[in-house]
Amino acid sequence: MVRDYSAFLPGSSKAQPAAAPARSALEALGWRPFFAQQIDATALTETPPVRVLSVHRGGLQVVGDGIEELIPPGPEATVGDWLLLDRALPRNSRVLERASLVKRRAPGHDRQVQLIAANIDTLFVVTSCNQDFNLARLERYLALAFDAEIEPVIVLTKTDLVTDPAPYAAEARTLSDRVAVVALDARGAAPAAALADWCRPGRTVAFVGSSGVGKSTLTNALSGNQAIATQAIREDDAKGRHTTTHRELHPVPGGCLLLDTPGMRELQLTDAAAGIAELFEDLEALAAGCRFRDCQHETEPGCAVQAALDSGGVEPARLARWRKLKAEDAFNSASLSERRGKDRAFGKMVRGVMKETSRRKR
Ligand SMILES: Nc1nc2c(ncn2[C@@H]2O[C@H](COP(=O)(O)OP(=O)(O)OP(=O)(O)O)[C@@H](O)[C@H]2O)c(=O)[nH]1
Ligand SMILES: [Zn+2]
Repeated sequence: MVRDYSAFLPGSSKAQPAAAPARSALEALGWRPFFAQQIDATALTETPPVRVLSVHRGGLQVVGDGIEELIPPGPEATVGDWLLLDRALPRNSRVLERASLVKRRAPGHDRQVQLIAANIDTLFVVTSCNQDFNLARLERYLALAFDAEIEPVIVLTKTDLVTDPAPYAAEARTLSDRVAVVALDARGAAPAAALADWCRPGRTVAFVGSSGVGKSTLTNALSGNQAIATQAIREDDAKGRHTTTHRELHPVPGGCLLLDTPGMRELQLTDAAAGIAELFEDLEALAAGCRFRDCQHETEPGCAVQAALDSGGVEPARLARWRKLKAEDAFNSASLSERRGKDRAFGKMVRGVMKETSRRKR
Protein backbone atom coordinates (compact mmCIF):
# COMPACT_ATOMS: atom_id res chain seq x y z
CA MET A 1 0.00 0.00 0.00
CA VAL A 2 1.25 3.48 -0.85
CA ARG A 3 1.39 5.83 2.07
CA ASP A 4 -0.42 9.07 1.64
CA TYR A 5 1.77 11.94 2.74
CA SER A 6 0.02 14.75 0.94
CA ALA A 7 -1.10 16.25 4.23
CA PHE A 8 2.54 16.48 5.29
CA LEU A 9 3.69 18.38 2.24
CA PRO A 10 4.81 21.98 2.69
CA GLY A 11 1.96 24.41 2.26
CA SER A 12 -0.67 21.90 3.25
CA SER A 13 -2.76 23.27 6.05
CA LYS A 14 -5.91 21.27 5.56
CA ALA A 15 -5.38 19.12 8.65
CA GLN A 16 -4.89 22.18 10.86
CA PRO A 17 -7.65 22.39 13.41
CA ALA A 18 -9.43 25.76 13.40
CA ALA A 19 -8.41 26.67 16.95
CA ALA A 20 -4.97 25.12 17.27
CA PRO A 21 -3.41 25.97 20.64
CA ALA A 22 -0.56 28.43 20.40
CA ARG A 23 2.69 26.55 20.45
CA SER A 24 6.11 27.63 19.38
CA ALA A 25 7.44 26.44 16.07
CA LEU A 26 10.20 24.57 17.89
CA GLU A 27 7.81 22.85 20.30
CA ALA A 28 5.72 21.68 17.39
CA LEU A 29 8.89 20.06 16.07
CA GLY A 30 9.51 18.26 19.37
CA TRP A 31 11.68 20.81 21.19
CA ARG A 32 11.41 20.40 24.98
CA PRO A 33 13.31 20.99 28.23
CA PHE A 34 15.48 17.90 27.74
CA PHE A 35 17.10 19.64 24.75
CA ALA A 36 16.79 23.22 25.99
CA GLN A 37 18.73 22.48 29.17
CA GLN A 38 21.73 21.35 27.13
CA ILE A 39 22.43 24.87 25.90
CA ASP A 40 22.59 28.42 27.20
CA ALA A 41 20.78 31.48 25.91
CA THR A 42 23.72 32.74 23.84
CA ALA A 43 24.06 29.43 22.03
CA LEU A 44 20.32 29.49 21.39
CA THR A 45 20.54 32.77 19.48
CA GLU A 46 23.92 32.23 17.84
CA THR A 47 23.31 28.65 16.78
CA PRO A 48 19.55 28.13 16.45
CA PRO A 49 18.24 24.60 17.04
CA VAL A 50 17.02 22.73 13.98
CA ARG A 51 15.63 19.23 13.63
CA VAL A 52 16.84 16.79 10.99
CA LEU A 53 13.86 15.76 8.87
CA SER A 54 15.77 13.64 6.41
CA VAL A 55 19.22 12.48 5.47
CA HIS A 56 20.33 12.38 1.85
CA ARG A 57 23.63 11.79 0.18
CA GLY A 58 23.67 15.53 -0.49
CA GLY A 59 23.20 16.50 3.13
CA LEU A 60 20.71 16.93 5.92
CA GLN A 61 17.31 18.53 5.48
CA VAL A 62 16.70 20.57 8.61
CA VAL A 63 13.87 22.73 9.94
CA GLY A 64 13.65 25.15 12.80
CA ASP A 65 11.92 28.39 13.72
CA GLY A 66 11.75 30.11 10.33
CA ILE A 67 14.54 27.88 9.02
CA GLU A 68 14.26 25.31 6.30
CA GLU A 69 17.44 24.28 4.55
CA LEU A 70 19.67 21.55 3.27
CA ILE A 71 23.02 21.56 5.03
CA PRO A 72 26.02 19.66 3.67
CA PRO A 73 26.97 16.29 5.15
CA GLY A 74 29.25 16.57 8.16
CA PRO A 75 27.47 16.38 11.47
CA GLU A 76 27.12 12.77 12.61
CA ALA A 77 23.38 13.06 12.72
CA THR A 78 20.40 10.97 11.79
CA VAL A 79 16.71 11.58 11.22
CA GLY A 80 15.11 13.13 14.29
CA ASP A 81 18.31 14.63 15.66
CA TRP A 82 18.45 18.17 17.00
CA LEU A 83 21.38 20.27 15.78
CA LEU A 84 22.65 23.65 16.84
CA LEU A 85 22.95 25.16 13.40
CA ASP A 86 26.31 26.80 12.80
CA ARG A 87 25.36 29.27 10.09
CA ALA A 88 28.96 30.04 9.10
CA LEU A 89 30.11 26.43 9.04
CA PRO A 90 27.02 24.20 8.84
CA ARG A 91 29.10 21.04 8.83
CA ASN A 92 30.32 21.99 12.31
CA SER A 93 26.80 22.09 13.72
CA ARG A 94 26.64 20.42 17.10
CA VAL A 95 24.38 17.39 17.59
CA LEU A 96 22.47 17.62 20.87
CA GLU A 97 22.33 14.68 23.25
CA ARG A 98 19.54 12.31 22.20
CA ALA A 99 16.53 11.37 24.25
CA SER A 100 16.48 8.06 22.36
CA LEU A 101 18.44 6.41 19.57
CA VAL A 102 17.77 3.48 17.25
CA LYS A 103 20.90 2.03 15.70
CA ARG A 104 21.96 -1.13 13.95
CA ARG A 105 25.06 -2.87 12.69
CA ALA A 106 25.58 -2.55 8.99
CA PRO A 107 25.67 -5.83 7.12
CA GLY A 108 28.96 -6.59 5.42
CA HIS A 109 32.55 -6.59 6.55
CA ASP A 110 33.23 -3.91 9.08
CA ARG A 111 29.69 -4.03 10.52
CA GLN A 112 29.81 -0.39 11.50
CA VAL A 113 27.08 0.98 13.68
CA GLN A 114 24.49 2.88 11.65
CA LEU A 115 22.25 5.47 13.21
CA ILE A 116 18.65 4.82 12.16
CA ALA A 117 16.61 7.42 14.04
CA ALA A 118 16.90 9.70 17.04
CA ASN A 119 14.51 11.20 19.55
CA ILE A 120 11.53 8.94 18.87
CA ASP A 121 9.12 9.08 21.81
CA THR A 122 6.84 6.16 21.00
CA LEU A 123 7.39 3.03 18.98
CA PHE A 124 4.11 1.47 17.89
CA VAL A 125 4.75 -2.24 17.54
CA VAL A 126 2.09 -3.36 15.11
CA THR A 127 0.73 -6.87 14.71
CA SER A 128 -2.62 -8.29 13.65
CA CYS A 129 -5.20 -10.67 15.10
CA ASN A 130 -4.04 -13.42 12.76
CA GLN A 131 -1.03 -15.65 12.10
CA ASP A 132 1.29 -12.63 12.30
CA PHE A 133 0.68 -12.53 16.04
CA ASN A 134 3.79 -14.00 17.65
CA LEU A 135 4.99 -13.39 21.19
CA ALA A 136 8.68 -13.88 20.37
CA ARG A 137 8.50 -11.32 17.56
CA LEU A 138 6.72 -8.83 19.80
CA GLU A 139 9.34 -9.34 22.50
CA ARG A 140 12.10 -8.67 20.00
CA TYR A 141 10.57 -5.29 19.15
CA LEU A 142 9.90 -4.48 22.81
CA ALA A 143 13.52 -5.23 23.69
CA LEU A 144 14.68 -3.01 20.83
CA ALA A 145 12.46 -0.19 22.02
CA PHE A 146 13.65 -0.52 25.62
CA ASP A 147 17.23 -0.61 24.42
CA ALA A 148 16.75 2.58 22.43
CA GLU A 149 14.97 4.16 25.43
CA ILE A 150 11.70 4.52 23.55
CA GLU A 151 8.29 3.75 25.02
CA PRO A 152 6.78 0.82 23.11
CA VAL A 153 3.03 0.42 22.58
CA ILE A 154 1.59 -2.76 21.09
CA VAL A 155 -1.04 -2.07 18.42
CA LEU A 156 -3.19 -5.03 17.48
CA THR A 157 -4.94 -4.46 14.16
CA LYS A 158 -7.65 -6.33 12.24
CA THR A 159 -9.88 -6.81 15.28
CA ASP A 160 -12.78 -6.67 12.82
CA LEU A 161 -11.64 -9.88 11.17
CA VAL A 162 -11.97 -12.09 14.26
CA THR A 163 -15.01 -12.90 16.36
CA ASP A 164 -13.17 -12.15 19.58
CA PRO A 165 -9.94 -10.11 19.67
CA ALA A 166 -9.78 -10.23 23.49
CA PRO A 167 -7.56 -13.36 23.74
CA TYR A 168 -4.96 -11.71 21.46
CA ALA A 169 -4.92 -8.58 23.57
CA ALA A 170 -4.77 -10.62 26.76
CA GLU A 171 -1.74 -12.57 25.50
CA ALA A 172 0.01 -9.38 24.41
CA ARG A 173 -0.58 -7.96 27.89
CA THR A 174 1.31 -10.85 29.49
CA LEU A 175 4.57 -9.65 27.87
CA SER A 176 5.18 -6.69 30.16
CA ASP A 177 3.10 -4.69 32.58
CA ARG A 178 4.94 -1.60 31.37
CA VAL A 179 3.63 -1.80 27.82
CA ALA A 180 0.19 -0.58 26.75
CA VAL A 181 -1.81 -2.72 24.33
CA VAL A 182 -4.32 -1.15 21.94
CA ALA A 183 -6.61 -3.30 19.79
CA LEU A 184 -8.39 -1.73 16.84
CA ASP A 185 -9.56 -1.75 13.26
CA ALA A 186 -6.83 0.27 11.57
CA ARG A 187 -9.18 1.49 8.86
CA GLY A 188 -11.49 4.37 9.61
CA ALA A 189 -11.58 6.74 12.55
CA ALA A 190 -10.58 4.45 15.41
CA PRO A 191 -6.76 4.90 15.33
CA ALA A 192 -6.73 8.70 15.63
CA ALA A 193 -8.65 8.51 18.91
CA ALA A 194 -7.07 5.31 20.23
CA LEU A 195 -3.50 6.56 19.65
CA ALA A 196 -4.16 10.22 20.52
CA ASP A 197 -2.39 9.99 23.88
CA TRP A 198 0.92 9.20 22.22
CA CYS A 199 0.43 11.42 19.15
CA ARG A 200 0.07 14.83 20.73
CA PRO A 201 1.71 17.78 18.95
CA GLY A 202 5.47 17.73 19.31
CA ARG A 203 5.63 13.98 19.96
CA THR A 204 7.60 11.76 17.60
CA VAL A 205 6.26 8.31 16.77
CA ALA A 206 7.12 5.42 14.46
CA PHE A 207 5.50 2.16 13.42
CA VAL A 208 7.30 -1.17 13.20
CA GLY A 209 5.97 -4.59 12.32
CA SER A 210 5.77 -7.15 9.54
CA SER A 211 4.52 -6.42 6.08
CA GLY A 212 0.75 -6.18 5.80
CA VAL A 213 -0.08 -5.60 9.45
CA GLY A 214 -1.43 -2.11 8.78
CA LYS A 215 1.43 0.35 9.29
CA SER A 216 0.54 2.39 6.19
CA THR A 217 -3.13 2.30 7.07
CA LEU A 218 -2.32 3.65 10.54
CA THR A 219 0.02 6.28 9.09
CA ASN A 220 -2.72 7.55 6.84
CA ALA A 221 -5.22 7.47 9.68
CA LEU A 222 -2.97 9.68 11.80
CA SER A 223 -2.59 12.21 9.01
CA GLY A 224 -6.35 12.64 9.22
CA ASN A 225 -6.99 10.88 5.93
CA GLN A 226 -7.35 14.38 4.61
CA ALA A 227 -6.21 13.93 1.09
CA ILE A 228 -8.23 12.00 -1.42
CA ALA A 229 -5.51 11.76 -4.03
CA THR A 230 -2.70 9.45 -3.03
CA GLN A 231 0.53 11.32 -3.32
CA ALA A 232 3.47 9.67 -1.66
CA ILE A 233 6.73 11.54 -1.46
CA ARG A 234 9.03 9.93 -3.96
CA GLU A 235 12.50 10.41 -5.28
CA ASP A 236 14.41 8.75 -8.08
CA ASP A 237 16.99 6.19 -7.10
CA ALA A 238 20.21 5.62 -9.00
CA LYS A 239 18.57 3.22 -11.45
CA GLY A 240 15.89 5.72 -12.36
CA ARG A 241 13.17 3.85 -10.49
CA HIS A 242 10.84 5.65 -8.17
CA THR A 243 11.31 4.69 -4.58
CA THR A 244 9.68 6.02 -1.50
CA THR A 245 12.05 8.46 0.16
CA HIS A 246 14.15 6.85 2.84
CA ARG A 247 14.45 8.20 6.32
CA GLU A 248 11.86 10.88 6.56
CA LEU A 249 10.31 12.57 9.52
CA HIS A 250 6.88 13.89 8.57
CA PRO A 251 5.31 16.61 10.68
CA VAL A 252 1.55 16.02 10.73
CA PRO A 253 -0.02 19.49 10.57
CA GLY A 254 -1.33 20.27 14.05
CA GLY A 255 -0.20 16.87 15.30
CA CYS A 256 2.73 14.61 15.99
CA LEU A 257 5.81 13.86 13.94
CA LEU A 258 5.87 10.55 12.19
CA LEU A 259 9.00 8.72 11.27
CA ASP A 260 8.83 6.34 8.38
CA THR A 261 11.96 4.63 7.20
CA PRO A 262 12.50 1.22 5.68
CA GLY A 263 15.44 0.82 8.07
CA MET A 264 13.00 0.98 10.96
CA ARG A 265 10.78 -1.68 9.48
CA GLU A 266 13.61 -4.18 9.09
CA LEU A 267 15.02 -3.77 12.54
CA GLN A 268 17.34 -6.56 13.63
CA LEU A 269 18.28 -7.33 17.15
CA THR A 270 21.89 -6.27 17.76
CA ASP A 271 23.63 -4.87 20.78
CA ALA A 272 20.30 -4.93 22.59
CA ALA A 273 21.43 -6.77 25.72
CA ALA A 274 20.28 -3.92 27.96
CA GLY A 275 16.84 -3.87 26.35
CA ILE A 276 16.45 -7.64 26.71
CA ALA A 277 17.49 -7.39 30.35
CA GLU A 278 14.89 -4.71 30.92
CA LEU A 279 12.08 -6.67 29.30
CA PHE A 280 12.99 -9.83 31.20
CA GLU A 281 13.99 -8.11 34.41
CA ASP A 282 12.39 -10.84 36.57
CA LEU A 283 14.48 -13.56 34.92
CA GLU A 284 17.62 -11.42 35.03
CA ALA A 285 17.05 -10.92 38.75
CA LEU A 286 16.72 -14.68 39.23
CA ALA A 287 19.87 -15.29 37.18
CA ALA A 288 21.81 -13.01 39.52
CA GLY A 289 21.33 -15.74 42.12
CA CYS A 290 22.95 -18.51 40.04
CA ARG A 291 26.18 -19.95 41.42
CA PHE A 292 28.16 -19.26 38.25
CA ARG A 293 28.27 -15.82 36.73
CA ASP A 294 28.25 -17.23 33.20
CA CYS A 295 25.49 -19.74 34.00
CA GLN A 296 23.61 -20.84 30.89
CA HIS A 297 20.69 -22.00 33.06
CA GLU A 298 20.82 -25.48 31.57
CA THR A 299 22.35 -28.15 33.76
CA GLU A 300 24.70 -26.12 35.92
CA PRO A 301 24.62 -26.82 39.66
CA GLY A 302 23.23 -23.99 41.73
CA CYS A 303 21.16 -22.54 38.88
CA ALA A 304 18.50 -20.29 40.40
CA VAL A 305 16.57 -20.11 37.13
CA GLN A 306 16.24 -23.90 36.85
CA ALA A 307 15.22 -24.02 40.51
CA ALA A 308 12.46 -21.47 39.86
CA LEU A 309 11.40 -23.44 36.81
CA ASP A 310 11.12 -26.62 38.90
CA SER A 311 9.00 -24.89 41.50
CA GLY A 312 6.69 -23.48 38.83
CA GLY A 313 7.76 -19.88 39.36
CA VAL A 314 8.89 -19.44 35.78
CA GLU A 315 6.96 -20.11 32.60
CA PRO A 316 9.01 -22.56 30.47
CA ALA A 317 8.00 -21.01 27.13
CA ARG A 318 8.96 -17.53 28.27
CA LEU A 319 12.29 -18.78 29.62
CA ALA A 320 12.99 -20.42 26.26
CA ARG A 321 12.18 -17.18 24.41
CA TRP A 322 14.47 -15.19 26.72
CA ARG A 323 17.39 -17.54 26.09
CA LYS A 324 16.79 -17.56 22.36
CA LEU A 325 16.60 -13.77 22.21
CA LYS A 326 19.85 -13.45 24.17
CA ALA A 327 21.58 -15.93 21.85
CA GLU A 328 20.29 -14.10 18.77
CA ASP A 329 21.50 -10.78 20.13
CA ALA A 330 24.90 -12.19 21.04
CA PHE A 331 25.34 -13.67 17.57
CA ASN A 332 24.20 -10.54 15.74
CA SER A 333 26.33 -8.33 17.95
CA ALA A 334 29.50 -10.35 17.48
CA SER A 335 32.04 -9.01 15.05
CA LEU A 336 32.88 -11.01 11.98
CA SER A 337 36.13 -12.25 13.49
CA GLU A 338 34.35 -13.28 16.66
CA ARG A 339 31.84 -15.18 14.57
CA ARG A 340 34.64 -16.88 12.65
CA GLY A 341 36.22 -17.78 15.97
CA LYS A 342 32.97 -19.30 17.13
CA ASP A 343 32.65 -21.21 13.88
CA ARG A 344 36.22 -22.49 14.25
CA ALA A 345 35.61 -23.55 17.82
CA PHE A 346 32.44 -25.25 16.73
CA GLY A 347 34.23 -27.04 13.88
CA LYS A 348 36.96 -28.19 16.25
CA MET A 349 34.36 -29.49 18.65
CA VAL A 350 32.58 -31.39 15.88
CA ARG A 351 35.85 -32.89 14.59
CA GLY A 352 36.73 -33.89 18.14
CA VAL A 353 33.45 -35.68 18.63
CA MET A 354 33.79 -37.47 15.29
CA LYS A 355 37.33 -38.63 16.09
CA GLU A 356 36.14 -39.90 19.44
CA THR A 357 33.25 -41.79 17.83
CA SER A 358 35.40 -43.44 15.15
CA ARG A 359 37.99 -44.45 17.75
CA ARG A 360 35.28 -46.10 19.81
CA LYS A 361 34.06 -47.99 16.75
CA ARG A 362 37.49 -49.46 16.12
N1 LIG B 1 -10.02 -5.46 7.86
C1 LIG B 1 -8.91 -4.81 8.17
N2 LIG B 1 -7.97 -4.62 7.24
C2 LIG B 1 -6.84 -3.97 7.58
C3 LIG B 1 -6.61 -3.50 8.89
N3 LIG B 1 -5.38 -2.93 8.94
C4 LIG B 1 -4.87 -3.03 7.69
N4 LIG B 1 -5.75 -3.66 6.87
C5 LIG B 1 -5.56 -3.98 5.46
O1 LIG B 1 -4.40 -4.79 5.34
C6 LIG B 1 -3.68 -4.47 4.14
C7 LIG B 1 -2.23 -4.16 4.45
O2 LIG B 1 -2.21 -2.95 5.22
P1 LIG B 1 -0.98 -1.92 5.12
O3 LIG B 1 -1.37 -0.74 5.93
O4 LIG B 1 -0.58 -1.69 3.72
O5 LIG B 1 0.16 -2.77 5.84
P2 LIG B 1 1.70 -2.35 6.08
O6 LIG B 1 2.03 -2.80 7.45
O7 LIG B 1 1.90 -0.91 5.80
O8 LIG B 1 2.45 -3.23 5.03
P3 LIG B 1 3.88 -2.94 4.33
O9 LIG B 1 3.77 -1.59 3.65
O10 LIG B 1 4.06 -4.08 3.40
O11 LIG B 1 4.89 -2.94 5.44
C8 LIG B 1 -4.44 -3.34 3.49
O12 LIG B 1 -5.29 -3.89 2.51
C9 LIG B 1 -5.26 -2.76 4.63
O13 LIG B 1 -6.45 -2.16 4.20
C10 LIG B 1 -7.65 -3.72 9.87
O14 LIG B 1 -7.53 -3.36 11.04
N5 LIG B 1 -8.75 -4.38 9.45
ZN1 LIG C 1 21.45 -20.32 35.97
